[in-house]
Amino acid sequence: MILNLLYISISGNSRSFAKRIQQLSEVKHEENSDCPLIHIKEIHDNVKIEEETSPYVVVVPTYLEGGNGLDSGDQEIMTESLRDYLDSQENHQLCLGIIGSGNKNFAHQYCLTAKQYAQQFDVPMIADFELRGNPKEIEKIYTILCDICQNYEAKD
Ligand SMILES: Cc1cc2nc3c(=O)[nH]c(=O)nc-3n(C[C@H](O)[C@H](O)[C@H](O)COP(=O)(O)O)c2cc1C
Repeated sequence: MILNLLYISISGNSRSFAKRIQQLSEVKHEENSDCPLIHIKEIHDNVKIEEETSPYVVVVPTYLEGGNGLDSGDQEIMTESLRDYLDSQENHQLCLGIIGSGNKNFAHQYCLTAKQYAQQFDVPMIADFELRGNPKEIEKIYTILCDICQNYEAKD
């Protein structure tokens, strides 16, 4: 199976994660063709919104203005084009999961945007990683994506 991974990246961390998990998927797929290949697609302000026709997962970092992640409001900044993309053309219906990139120094706001996407689009949050993600996190998240693909194919 091919699983698409859509991401947005402001400072390069999510892009680096996406490229490395794609590379890992190529190695794993070569060893065992049951392992899914990950195809990546970057979303940014100038990307034309297309209708997604294959299942995919999303990687979103958190950038917020104001608030504390608990009881005072917070405003998503810089990543809104990905939210708009999911919101358009019923795109979120083929989204199988949200992965957050964040920084644990932000405490309660850690990966808050990923949590908010999961809630808004009624899609599970399947993983999180700090900054670019280390090799162990990438391996672990690839295993999660393998399980998701297996479940998806079993349902079909
Ligand atoms: C201005 C600013 C605000 C941020 N706010 C948060 C936050 O509220 N929660 C969080 O988990 N990470 C926060 N981060 C960390 C980023 O989400 C993290 O560095 C992420 O890996 C960036 O991904 P990117 O390089 O793909 O854009 C913030 C970073 C910056 C520069």
